[in-house]
Amino acid sequence: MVTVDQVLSTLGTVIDPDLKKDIVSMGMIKDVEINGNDLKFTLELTTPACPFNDQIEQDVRAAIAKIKDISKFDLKVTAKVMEGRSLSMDEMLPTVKNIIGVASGKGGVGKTTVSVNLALALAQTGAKVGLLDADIYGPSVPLMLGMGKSAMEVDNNKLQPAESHGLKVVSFGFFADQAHQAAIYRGPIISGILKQFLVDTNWSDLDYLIVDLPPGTGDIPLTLAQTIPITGIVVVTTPQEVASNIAVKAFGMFQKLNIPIMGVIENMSYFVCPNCTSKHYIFGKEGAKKMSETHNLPFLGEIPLNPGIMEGSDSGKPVLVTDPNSVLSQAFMVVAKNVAARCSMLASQLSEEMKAEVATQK
Ligand SMILES: Nc1ncnc2c1ncn2[C@@H]1O[C@H](COP(=O)(O)OP(=O)(O)OP(=O)(O)O)[C@@H](O)[C@H]1O
Repeated sequence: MVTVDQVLSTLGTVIDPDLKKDIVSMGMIKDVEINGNDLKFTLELTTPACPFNDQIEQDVRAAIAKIKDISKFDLKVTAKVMEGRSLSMDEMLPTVKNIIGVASGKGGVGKTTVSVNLALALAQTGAKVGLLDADIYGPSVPLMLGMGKSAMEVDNNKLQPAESHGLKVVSFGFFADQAHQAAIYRGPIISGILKQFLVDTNWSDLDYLIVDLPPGTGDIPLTLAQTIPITGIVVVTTPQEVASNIAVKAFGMFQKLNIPIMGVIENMSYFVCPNCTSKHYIFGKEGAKKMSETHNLPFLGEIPLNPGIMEGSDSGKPVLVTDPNSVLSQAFMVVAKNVAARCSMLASQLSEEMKAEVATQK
């Protein structure tokens, strides 16, 4: 006769490769039912976008196969995104589980292109995703998603985010004149406007809110990054930027402010020649990866330099929408899964810290 204890202690040997904890103590095993020799339970993963989801499922099946006497095994696999919440986020955005800031050392490295396609890739895994375009200097998210200026409405004194390809979108660009003026304001005023965008928007339940921050390491991106209760930042860079050490300046800035860095994405890494189909690393190979290792930061992946990405962005039809199964889209998907995995890790750390903080307040 199989027992629940036996099942749980066997499953306790399965370790989440990212979180380095066993899946039972993480609460990932739910609704265990044993009927004679028939076993049934649910495996609740920490995000639908984790790159290790298949591996965890295989490890679970392999562990269960070791228990003799089980004649029928029925496994349901679901995913519930972990909350990467700080206490301040509880007050500001109670329905948003994780906020991911996208930053860059300078403009034009493809930060917005990456933000848009990252958001779309996460949404394609089944997660609920919002996109906040906080790039006051050049709010280009509406353009990249092919949205008009009047896409947002106000209902009950709350902004209703515009919807595009399953994303909830809010952009400074929807208020073009204000955005134009905003570019001449100083940090505290912009920070006030951004806070209003965050708090006065009816985001509804979101697993991930991606925030496209202004580029650079100046006063405005810094103030904005501190205004938002961010779970973590991803830094977008290019091989040329790596060579000039600008990305390093960006990490240093966030680290000084104690804003967790989820990792580095290298954009325009290589070019795939249409004739020979091999990868050409025009500006040098794996520069951002090596730089990440030097600074002890996770490397989240590389995106090729490709005219299709540019045309998609510039014509309002991102590649993740027009050709989701293409090699280009897959490159964004790999990055999105790595971001989701890092986010689960930070969420797990934050939840420990919050528990400790609440305990000391008692
Ligand atoms: N991987 C890529 N391959 C080809 N073109 C790209 C790629 N990534 C971005 N681009 C193009 O480079 C230009 C700049 O990209 P984008 O607007 O995303 O940069 P950005 O870092 O957000 O700039 P800024 O912060 O100054 O607004 C755009 O024309 C975009 O289509």
